[in-house]
Amino acid sequence: MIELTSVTKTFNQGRPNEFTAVRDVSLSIEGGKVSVLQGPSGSGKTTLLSLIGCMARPTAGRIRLSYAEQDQMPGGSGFPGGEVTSLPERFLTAIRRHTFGFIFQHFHLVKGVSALENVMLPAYPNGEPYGELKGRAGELLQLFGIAGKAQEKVDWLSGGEIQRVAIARALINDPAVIIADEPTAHLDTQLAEEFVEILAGLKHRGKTIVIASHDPLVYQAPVIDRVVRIRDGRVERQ
Ligand SMILES: Nc1ncnc2c1ncn2[C@@H]1O[C@H](COP(=O)(O)OP(=O)(O)OP(=O)(O)O)[C@@H](O)[C@H]1O
Repeated sequence: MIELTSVTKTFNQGRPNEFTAVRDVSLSIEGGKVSVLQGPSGSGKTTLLSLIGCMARPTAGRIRLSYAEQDQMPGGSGFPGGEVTSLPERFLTAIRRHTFGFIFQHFHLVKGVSALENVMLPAYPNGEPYGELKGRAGELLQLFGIAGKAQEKVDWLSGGEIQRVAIARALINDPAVIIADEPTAHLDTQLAEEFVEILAGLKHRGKTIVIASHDPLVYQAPVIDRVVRIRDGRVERQ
């Protein structure tokens, strides 16, 4: 469903500090599967994830998205599938919002705001009636067993609760693809194992999942369909 062809990403092009973080990567991410990008620190995993998730544009190469039938025009982005590389920013923003749910390394929840509001945030631009959105956000918190914390400010939540709020937030727009960057880096073993269980549940619901991780608890888990090894910005082994 996501196809990268000879994708390169160079930062600070033409300047003395020019740096190519991703080099000539061709990769197909299959729908409904869990793929892990594994590699040492600085190998280009986060950069590659940001390209896959349409958060950054490649310097060279092409990225194509195609949707399974049930994900056609997901959530109303209006994009029927095709090459995204040179689409104007406003289209990319819509595709990003409706196709991808992001789980960041430090989870990036908004402090001073309740768990429920944090989950609702990525859906505000869709203009859905507040009551309906609140209901959906509440259901997601319930799914992850933290409905009781819905009104708590995230500042006071435990690590595991924060993790679950972040996962619920990634799911609020019912994206076809979940992208997670080192999701277990700040979790103890038990929470990391719980994260892997949640992954299995998401895969069961038909989500496509792409994770950057160098945590063996993640990349060696039975739920993982494919490990893509990255080194020096290139695909070393699949
Ligand atoms: N915006 C940027 N400008 C310049 N260089 C960058 C930028 N973003 C990333 N880089 C460089 O690209 C390389 C790859 O970074 P990236 O974050 O993709 O690696 P990573 O494999 O995810 O690392 P980690 O596991 O430590 O998160 C690094 O050397 C980094 O310094």
